[in-house]
Order: sequence, then C-alpha cells, then structure tokens
Amino acid sequence: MRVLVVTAVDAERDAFVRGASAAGPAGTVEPVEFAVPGFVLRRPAPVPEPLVIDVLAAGVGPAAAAAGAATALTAAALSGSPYGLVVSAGIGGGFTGPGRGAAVGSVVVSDAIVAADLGAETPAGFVSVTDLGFGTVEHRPPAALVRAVAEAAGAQRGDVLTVSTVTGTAERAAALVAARPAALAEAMEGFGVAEAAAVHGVPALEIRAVSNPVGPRDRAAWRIGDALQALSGASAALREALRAAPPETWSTSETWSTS
Ligand SMILES: O=C(O)c1cccc(C(=O)CC[C@H]2O[C@@H](n3cnc4c(=O)[nH]cnc43)[C@H](O)[C@@H]2O)c1
Repeated sequence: MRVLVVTAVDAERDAFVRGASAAGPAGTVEPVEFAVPGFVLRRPAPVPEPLVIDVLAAGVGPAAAAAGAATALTAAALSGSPYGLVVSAGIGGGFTGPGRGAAVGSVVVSDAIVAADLGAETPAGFVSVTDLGFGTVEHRPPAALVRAVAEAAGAQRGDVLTVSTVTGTAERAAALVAARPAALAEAMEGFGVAEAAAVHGVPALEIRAVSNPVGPRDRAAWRIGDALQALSGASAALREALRAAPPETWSTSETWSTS
C-alpha cells in the first residue's frame, strides 16, 4: 500500500520521517527524496514493501495543503502507482474543558476532519457551506483505520477542526466546541488535504500532536518539541496500525464518506 503524508512545515515532515524510519526494518537510514512539480517528497528508506510512506511538507493553511496533496496525488496517479491513503499530520491545538482533554504532548486521531469556519456569518449566526446548499464541511476516515491508529498511538479519537485563523480567545474556543461537541483538536491543513483526497477517491485521515491548548493566545505555553516527539511516535504507530489493519479490513459499511 502507498500512503501520502502531508505536513505543513519541514520540522513536522522530519519528525514524521524519523518515526516511520524507526518503525521500519532499516532503522535510521537516510530517506530518499524525489520531486513532483513544485514540491519535494521524502520516503523513509529502504522501502519496506508493500507499505510505502511518502511525506510532503506543503505549507501552512488549507489552500497550501490542498495544492500539495493534489499535486502529489495526481503525479502518483499518472505514474500508475496511486496512493491508497492520505494523512494530514502535524502539531495542533488541543481542546480542554469539562468532559474533554487533549493535553499538550498527547495525540489526536480524527473521527472527522471538519472545516470549522467555511460558511457565512448571518444575523442568526454562522451557517456552514453545507447548510447554505453548496459543498461539504466534513470528511470521515474509515472507522476501523481510526481505531487501529488511535490504539497503536495511545491516542484519543475525536473531531479535528480545520481553521484559517488560529483560535485566540476562550469565547471562540467555546463557540467551536458548541458547534462541534466532539472537537478535540484544531489545526490549519486537514480539510484541504481531505478535499484533495476526495477528488481522487482516496480516504483521508488526520493525526495531530498537541503543541498548545486552544484558547487565549499564550505563546509561552507552546511545547513544539514535545509535540514533534509525539508526532514521531504517532508516525511509528501508523506503520504498525497499517500492518495490523490493512485496507481490506476497512469494512465497507464504515468506509470513508463526505457529508
Ligand atoms: O501566534 C499564535 O498565537 C499561534 C498559536 C498557535 C499556533 C500558531 C501557528 O501559527 C501555528 C500554525 C501551524 O501549526 C498548527 N497549529 C498548532 N497549533 C495550532 C492551533 O492551536 N490552532 C491552529 N493551528 C495550530 C497549524 O496546523 C499550522 O500548521 C500561532
């Protein structure tokens, strides 16, 4: 199986490649690099067939993520070796509060990848593009895959929100949770990656290692090093999970969908 992993920045890509390399038979052998138009991908080497994982740092935000993912997906499809899974991976903010707690340094795997701010403000409040009648705001990964990755990574499962603006107040955090009560993490790329995957008919998953709490802006509270270490662990866990739960075990009644 061939897996495309899309991160925002190089540090996330490198953390993911480190984890994938450590979990493979080759230990810490240098990754192979190869180019697609506009981007360079890294593949932990040597390739332990039949599982191939390519990692791409596409930039920050949903548009950059969609552009990178779509380019890599198209290049692979045209070469006759299409990807069977796309993963949006990186650091993110964790929602905490009564009944929920995505602590800094922990990992969240997406039950749903949600565009949290794609819609319109109206006098009656926010209306999503789905409710406006054009487009989708949610992609759901295969449930069996989500369970397998979360179990292997020791991660929580929940909705991962994609936002174009990092949440910076308690009021905005509360509004997001009110709209999506299953929200556990937010980041800026997942929905873009999932949209590109959907165009290619490929399932998408999001994995976020929590670097900061979602809420009032406090840069001193960021723990990027801890989150990148957790991301490496999640990368190794993805490998394990895909060996334990290959695509043929992703039940047809639970396959990925959009709504
Ligand atoms: O300046 C700030 O206060 C601030 C707070 C959190 C994150 C940022 C970023 O610019 C990070 C963008 C980058 O990292 C991911 N990320 C990490 N934490 C969050 C978050 O709480 N909300 C949204 N995105 C986050 C994101 O996916 C980007 O790739 C700045």
